[in-house]
Amino acid sequence: MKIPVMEVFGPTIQGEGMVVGQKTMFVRTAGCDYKCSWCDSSFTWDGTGHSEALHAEEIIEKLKELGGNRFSHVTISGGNPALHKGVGELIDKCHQQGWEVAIETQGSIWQDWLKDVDDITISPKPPSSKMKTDFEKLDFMIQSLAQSNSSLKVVIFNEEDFHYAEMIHERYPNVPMFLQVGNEDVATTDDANLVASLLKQYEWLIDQTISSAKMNNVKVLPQLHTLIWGNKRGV
Ligand SMILES: C[S@@+](CC[C@H](N)C(=O)[O-])C[C@H]1O[C@@H](n2cnc3c(N)ncnc32)[C@H](O)[C@@H]1O
Ligand SMILES: Nc1nc2[nH]cc(C(=O)O)c2c(=O)[nH]1
Ligand code: SF4
Ligand SMILES: [Mg+2]
Repeated sequence: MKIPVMEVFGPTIQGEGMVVGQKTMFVRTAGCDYKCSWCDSSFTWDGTGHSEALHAEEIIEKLKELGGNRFSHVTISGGNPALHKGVGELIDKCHQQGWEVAIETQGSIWQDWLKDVDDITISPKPPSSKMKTDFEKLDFMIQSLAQSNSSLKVVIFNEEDFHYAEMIHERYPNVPMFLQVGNEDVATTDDANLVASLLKQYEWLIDQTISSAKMNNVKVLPQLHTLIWGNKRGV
């Protein structure tokens, strides 16, 4: 079964969430069932990007061409990779190579192959995204992955988003919770200004967390790759 692939890149480091800092390759699939107002990867769904339908073996070959023997971890992101049944085959083939697999998804679509993933990041979207969380779907996913290595990651731009994250953490208290700084300017090439404002936002998010009695067992992180490379693609 073919998978629509937007880009394959790496080795780089995972800049976000539960395995931040992990050396990894990225496979970015095309298409999303959401349209977040601040999506930093909107080229995967807004028609401005180009995708290629590839078999799992072809993706494995691309990963080897790019990364040689300089990696042992692959992150599948998008768009929403859970749109694609064929990703299951890619996960199996990565495992056959001895590579670990991580996934980034928003929790809106279930696939049985999610249970085979080594590091699962579920990132429900706060009000600033303009998306609405389907809690029936999210409850099912969290419950189905209770025995897996899964985590929640909420991107936060403002106080309303922070309250949404508190509600998510209260609803799923046993799932490791990551709060992530939102990047308000996904187009700028002025890295110095971007980094300065992201660090300010990071400090604000830490202050919010310090003040909240509902957020005692959480981790607060920036997007590390954005601090290093700004809005550059393929890193
Ligand atoms: C591009 S999405 C792809 C995977 C999946 N669609 C999702 O949203 O989880 C990967 C991660 O980037 C985050 N993200 C997207 N735009 C962002 C922005 N402007 N600032 C911070 N994080 C952002 C998403 O919330 C998600 O956790
Ligand atoms: N370095 C790096 N880390 C990331 N973590 C999540 C990413 C994503 O776009 O899903 C991403 C990305 O695009 N680059
Ligand atoms: S769910 Fe993820 S890829 Fe889809 S629009 Fe939102 S941030 Fe972008
Ligand atoms: Mg990204």
